[in-house]
Amino acid sequence: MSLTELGWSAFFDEQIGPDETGLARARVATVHRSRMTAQSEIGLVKLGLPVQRNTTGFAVGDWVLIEPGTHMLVRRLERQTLLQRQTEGSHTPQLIAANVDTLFIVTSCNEDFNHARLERYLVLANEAGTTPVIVLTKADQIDDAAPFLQKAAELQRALPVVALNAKSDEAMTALAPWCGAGQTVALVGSSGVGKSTLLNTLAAKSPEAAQATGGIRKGDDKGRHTTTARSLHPIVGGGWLIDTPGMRTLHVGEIAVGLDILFAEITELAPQCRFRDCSHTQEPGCAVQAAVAAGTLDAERLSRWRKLVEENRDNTVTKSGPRGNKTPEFRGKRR
Ligand SMILES: Nc1nc2c(ncn2[C@@H]2O[C@H](COP(=O)(O)OP(=O)(O)OP(=O)(O)O)[C@@H](O)[C@H]2O)c(=O)[nH]1
Ligand SMILES: [Zn+2]
Repeated sequence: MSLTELGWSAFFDEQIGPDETGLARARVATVHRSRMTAQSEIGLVKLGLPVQRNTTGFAVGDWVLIEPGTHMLVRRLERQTLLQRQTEGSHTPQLIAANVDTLFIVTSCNEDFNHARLERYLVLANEAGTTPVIVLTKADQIDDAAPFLQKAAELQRALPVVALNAKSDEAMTALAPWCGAGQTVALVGSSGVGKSTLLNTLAAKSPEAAQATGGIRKGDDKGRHTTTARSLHPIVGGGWLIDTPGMRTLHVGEIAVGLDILFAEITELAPQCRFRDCSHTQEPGCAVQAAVAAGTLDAERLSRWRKLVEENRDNTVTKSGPRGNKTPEFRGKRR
């Protein structure tokens, strides 16, 4: 397998020092507490870790330099993108996957579809620099997927949206634009939406190698959380797929650009508000409230925006020094 097929690009090439040209390059495929495997030109290898070194700080999808003979880890290369999430009560974010080009945000054409949850996944993708795609599974179980496609497309500008049957080979064709050689995609979504099913279809797993898929319990549409480990799987016809099990709650924190990209239609109105620091609640001359009144902006979308912005503020440690050092802008100064 060539490095290009594995996702290697000029971005990584530029990081190789003159004394490092003799080292081999490999892409992390699995990460456990004290061991890692990686895909390389000679196939899957077990990485050697220097003594007293654990795997903290490594993510599936990372590129590493290794000793050619022993596969001993030398160093990790800078990432092009990094999917990470805030976990409650911890200041160190959990690494989900690195160097992911596209995030497939999976939901179903049923009551799993939830604006607020999908918006959280979009913030995650936007912040990482990964292109989000909404994948609506179980399209075969309804007469018309159009209303779901419509709702999904409204979540963010220029957002690609695909409806499919995850069990059928058509899923492969529908997702082909993001699954070319050397492309990396990751899968997220709540339990039971069909992530494992999609993985089995895209990676054409034989029944023995297939990831267990949990039948939906009758009565509700919750799956059974059948998936456990995270890893890099080859997609038929090219590309790599990373499944990300166990991501039930997504807290928003330390977000710089992800919210503004998601809520561009709100962010863009803000400069037209009378007050520079308008909270878009009840200030006079608020362009955002005016848009709600005019029917061009959904009030519920605005309230979800507010909730995420506040959550992000609460979960963000100001890095530019103690709060008191910053002169807060006087409310209503500009007029
Ligand atoms: N008809 C139909 N069934 C689907 C589709 N996608 C998934 N299913 C079924 O839905 C159930 C749940 O799918 P899984 O692939 O296990 O879901 P998951 O997202 O991996 O769930 P966890 O492993 O719990 O995170 C299984 O019985 C699948 O066969 C689809 O597009 N159409
Ligand atoms: Zn305003």
